[in-house]
Amino acid sequence: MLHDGAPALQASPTPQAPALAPPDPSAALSLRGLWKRFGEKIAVADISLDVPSGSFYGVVGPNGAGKTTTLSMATGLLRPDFGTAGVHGTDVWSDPAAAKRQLGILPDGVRLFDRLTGAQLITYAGLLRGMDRATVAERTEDLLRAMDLVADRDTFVVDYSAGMTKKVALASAMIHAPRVLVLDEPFEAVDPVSAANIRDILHAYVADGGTVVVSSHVMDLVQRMCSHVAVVAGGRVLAAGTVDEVRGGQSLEDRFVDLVGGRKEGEGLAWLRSSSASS
Ligand SMILES: Nc1ncnc2c1ncn2[C@@H]1O[C@H](COP(=O)(O)OP(=O)(O)OP(=O)(O)O)[C@@H](O)[C@H]1O
Repeated sequence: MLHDGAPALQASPTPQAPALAPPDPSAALSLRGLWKRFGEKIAVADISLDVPSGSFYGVVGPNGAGKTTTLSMATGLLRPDFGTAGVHGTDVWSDPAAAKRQLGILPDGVRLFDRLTGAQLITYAGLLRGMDRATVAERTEDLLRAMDLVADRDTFVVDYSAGMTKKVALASAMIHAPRVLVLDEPFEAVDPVSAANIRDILHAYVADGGTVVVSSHVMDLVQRMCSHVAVVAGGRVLAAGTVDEVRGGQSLEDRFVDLVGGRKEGEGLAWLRSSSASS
């Protein structure tokens, strides 16, 4: 589907391109033929993916692979040049309100209302979702406890550390009990104990029928935590499936390096070594 106002792409889908399978309404997320260009840079080039309902889905790829751009288009934060995104059968771009009701999103690098305290921010997220005050108050307390933020509930978010900010943003994404959580780098800067607590929360959520999509650079974590994975590089999907299918007997990290390439064997910063030897 061509969206209104989409600029013409130089490397656009050709008339010979094979017809895309229709979106899968049974999937938690169903992406078809997503493209996004920023100026001359094609950030996402024809990404199609189905995230099965009830899966814990990792999206991995090198820096600049197009992960954030893809997840932003999948969740209604960024309009694709081409392509469609569906959440449990609801098109994100033709019915954004219905799609977003089902989504909890932890975006990467989007500013929060950080002049609120942690407790206020989570409360605000719940009220914005149209929830009643009593439920919001109850869930805010539960989330502050789960994220180990009780002692800092009345601290302004602007004064939170990077990890605390990540946790309060995650709590805000969960308060309306969405069917699908899309989390961009949820463990970045989070301490190991908090990360383990968050993993437990996410596993319990999946066990109860929710779907989690996480982007991450930490292959070991994705291999241990996720049921499915997509490897993205250069704006394309290089491999996708269950973690065992994708890694094919190797560690996910080794498979990732095989797929993506880019190891710089024997190359080094010779001037850096000579500098330390001479000092
Ligand atoms: N708003 C923007 N304007 C211009 N270029 C952009 C913009 N957003 C992303 N890009 C470019 O698109 C490409 C994909 O970026 P994206 O942030 O999606 O990658 P990523 O896989 O999430 O990377 P990382 O792992 O480093 O966070 C990069 O080359 C990036 O420079």
